[in-house]
Amino acid sequence: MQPVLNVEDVKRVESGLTEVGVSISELMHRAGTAAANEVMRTDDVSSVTVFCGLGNNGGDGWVAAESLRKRDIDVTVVTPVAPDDIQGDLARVVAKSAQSAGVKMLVAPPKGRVEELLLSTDVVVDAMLGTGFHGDPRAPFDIWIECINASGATVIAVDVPSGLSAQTGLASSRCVIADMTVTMLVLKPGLLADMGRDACGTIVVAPLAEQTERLVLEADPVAWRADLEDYVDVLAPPSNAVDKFTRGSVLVVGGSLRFPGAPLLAAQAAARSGAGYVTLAVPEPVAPILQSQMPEIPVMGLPSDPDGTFSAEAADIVAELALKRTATLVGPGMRVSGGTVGVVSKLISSEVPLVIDADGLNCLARLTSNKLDDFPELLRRNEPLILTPHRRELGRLVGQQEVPPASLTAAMEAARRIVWTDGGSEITVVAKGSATACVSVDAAVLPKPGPAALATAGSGDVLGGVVAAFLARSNVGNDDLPVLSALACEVHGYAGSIAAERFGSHGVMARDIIDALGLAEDALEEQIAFPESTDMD
Ligand SMILES: NC(=O)C1=CN([C@@H]2O[C@H](COP(=O)(O)OP(=O)(O)OC[C@H]3O[C@@H](n4cnc5c(N)ncnc54)[C@H](OP(=O)(O)O)[C@@H]3O)[C@@H](O)[C@H]2O)[C@@H](O)CC1
Ligand SMILES: [K+]
Repeated sequence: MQPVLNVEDVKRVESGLTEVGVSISELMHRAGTAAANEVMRTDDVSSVTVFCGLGNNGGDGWVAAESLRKRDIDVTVVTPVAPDDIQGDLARVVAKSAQSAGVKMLVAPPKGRVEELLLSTDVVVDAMLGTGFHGDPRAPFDIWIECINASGATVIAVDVPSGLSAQTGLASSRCVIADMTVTMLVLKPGLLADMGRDACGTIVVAPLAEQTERLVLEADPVAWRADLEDYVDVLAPPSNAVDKFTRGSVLVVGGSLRFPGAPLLAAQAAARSGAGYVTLAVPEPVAPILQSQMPEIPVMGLPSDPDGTFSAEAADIVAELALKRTATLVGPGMRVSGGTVGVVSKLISSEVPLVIDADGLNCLARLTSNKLDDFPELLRRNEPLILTPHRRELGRLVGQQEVPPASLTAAMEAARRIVWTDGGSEITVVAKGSATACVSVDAAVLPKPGPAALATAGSGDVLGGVVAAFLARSNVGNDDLPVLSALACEVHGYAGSIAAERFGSHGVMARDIIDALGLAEDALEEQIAFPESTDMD
């Protein structure tokens, strides 16, 4: 797994390195050289334009320019001020060194001159704004960003694309869209989520020093990005000695007359994700509608209120059914009512492996007056509990219903409040978003994010079914629940990619993701087993 550090903790690594004798100046030289090395790996590069800012990110750019000049690349630096006028000592020194080495430069050029230069540029190096960026890019950087994005050049960003917050992943209206980001020392959360996903392109981490790895671990990573090999331990062992029950049995509880389809999608997804036996429990009037759709899956009609949601009598029956299954998913399409809150409350107090999604989470929010983190007794259990909220649902659970978490780090923080309520390792929160984090008391695991095609109605119900099936099939310990959940997310994401290839990136419906789940799991398992022979990017 690759560690991810908050930006403020990157500074701790930086000062740790200076304590072991690697100065900031040395780091800047290594950073600029690392960026230049990536430029040299680009096909057919002969002319490079380096856009430099006035802080240390700009310093990295000047070093890169000098390094490229020494390798006979036609390189020009675009800078707001001449080297002598740069305020920061470090950046001024390296800028003057590059100038002495014969690097060409344009000082505060008009927009037309920048556009003209870019016409003959193969690669742009973006070294305007790094981790010291705040607010919206001011002139001239706002104009340069516009020119860079409009050019056809390959763009390599130094540390972070200018205009993107490396911490939050939120971008201002002007933000460099890079083909590659060479980030220094360690991954930062903003590179992996929200706008970061579009702005960074391929991310290359430049460790810069051999002590970096140790110092990063000591700085307490906020999350870990999963690699394929991390999933080996949670894969169900291959065996032919199975029957439909040993392959795991899933109970899906949900649905209402208003939303009959959601539990259907979840149940189908569970069946396509290898659960040997899937049962659906829905309010009575919904049962005949669903049974006619799905001969493979038994549908049970449970006591219903006149509005077509579970009534109070349903709770005990659901709990009894759940005791006989290896995992239960509650929530899809269920609505929030006295009856459905009762169902969730009963299930959460039963010792059954449980996944709560969608309206199941909203019931939990209702049950706890939006303060799940104030109810340790509710979350005190032995059997696994996986919550799969998107950011609005997560906000409702922790009193942030008005302003839900707006970034990956904010979502992880909210999820941590929930898992630390009881402090047991049996609870995992799968905080869904453009990047998803699977958070337990031990770790936050970031699966590889799926394609935009996943953002379609019913996709969350499908993920709920996949997670429930994986939980039902697995025999991993509670400590491995975040990795198991992350694998479920990757299978879901990969299925989304297969579906996008089949139906077009704008044409994917939830049912298409379901149909691709089995193939996605096979393909991922193959890649996990033979990582060298396959390329996941
Ligand atoms: N960590 C490490 O170990 C290593 C870090 N290294 C590098 O250092 C970088 C961080 O350097 P840094 O702290 O000097 O900040 P940086 O990103 O250059 O920005 C500061 C400048 O930008 C300006 N500025 C800010 N906002 C602005 C806006 N909206 N619009 C316009 N201007 C704006 C700000 O001006 P101010 O607002 O303060 O007036 C100031 O002039 C890091 O990303 C990495 O590349 C490597 O060298 C070696 C290893
Ligand atoms: K940059």
